[in-house]
Amino acid sequence: MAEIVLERLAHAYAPGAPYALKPLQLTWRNGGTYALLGPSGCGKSTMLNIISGLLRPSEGRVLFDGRDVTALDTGVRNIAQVFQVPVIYKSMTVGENLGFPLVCRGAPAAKIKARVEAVAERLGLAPILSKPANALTADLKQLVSLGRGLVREDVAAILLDEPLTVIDPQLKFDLRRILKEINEEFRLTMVLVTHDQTEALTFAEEIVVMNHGEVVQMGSPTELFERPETEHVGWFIGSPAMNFLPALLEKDRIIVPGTDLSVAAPAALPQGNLKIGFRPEHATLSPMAGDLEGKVTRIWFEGADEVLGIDWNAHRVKVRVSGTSPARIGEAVSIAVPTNRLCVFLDGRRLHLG
Ligand SMILES: Nc1ncnc2c1ncn2[C@@H]1O[C@H](COP(=O)(O)OP(=O)(O)OP(=O)(O)O)[C@@H](O)[C@H]1O
Repeated sequence: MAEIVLERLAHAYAPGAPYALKPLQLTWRNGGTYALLGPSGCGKSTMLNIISGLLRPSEGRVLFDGRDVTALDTGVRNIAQVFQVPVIYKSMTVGENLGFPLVCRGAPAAKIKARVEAVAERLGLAPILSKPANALTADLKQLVSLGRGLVREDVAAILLDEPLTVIDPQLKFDLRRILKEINEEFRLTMVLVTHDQTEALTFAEEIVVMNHGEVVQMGSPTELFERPETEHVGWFIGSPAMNFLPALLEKDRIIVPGTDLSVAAPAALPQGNLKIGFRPEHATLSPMAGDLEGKVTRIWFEGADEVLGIDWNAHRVKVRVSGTSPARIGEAVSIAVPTNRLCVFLDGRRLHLG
């Protein structure tokens, strides 16, 4: 396993073309689980392919345990990559598919057999080792693809490029659990590419949130939830998304006009588009006059919680209530948000207030 450093890395697909991956600096710890999360086209696969060696970056270096591998081919980087569409060798059995990377490296037959059996046992493939791989369902084929990545003990990292897309929901849940257990057992460095926040939050210790070719924040699920660095992260992480309301500077406070939501302004605040944001989980219905008054226009469920959609001044404010709230559609309600739960954003970036 390896620590992976992306040093002053950037990529444009042609000279003079815009960056598909804007300049970045990242370190991935040996044995850590990471997710690359972002909307379609934000540069996730570009970054993954640069790590695996399928793509040479136009700028910067890739280091594995301090060794510069930027110019090395995939084969010598010892990377296992699992793609969205399962890759299997159609004419081989499940067992032969699993053992193939070891056969290619000339491993002794007894070692191949032992390793294939161990990995098959781990993934629940043991009963079908002698079946033709081509006859399997898409789910099982993807398990075989994953197993081929695990069979080598010397891999530097396992890169998973949306591997769960073809998997049905129940198996997806099982597979995420299996991946976690494998990481705990073997301490493999694992990077999962996904555009699904639930997948990222349940799999990874640290999530790299990307947008428009840029790494906008890297952090634990809690950090991303509690301290989003940009409006994009506040909006992309959490369900429902963070609330954002237009704000302005009045004397020494940043306020949302027409409400009691306000935060002390820092000295010398630059000009720009100000917003106050808060999580639906951090707002409560207030029996007294609260910070903001509006009308309930929608109610829906997120798991066991109820979410109230409250219309205020042409904005929809969401409040997440544990269990069932007494509020009804059409009712006027008042909500309160603790000041320490308010985040201020200036031109899309969070201000770090004292
Ligand atoms: N081979 C290529 N040649 C030119 N541009 C490319 C190439 N591959 C990707 N791009 C562009 O680079 C940008 C990033 O693409 P990339 O595939 O890395 O995004 P992604 O986040 O993985 O998207 P998705 O989730 O849809 O796979 C996009 O604008 C895409 O059109």
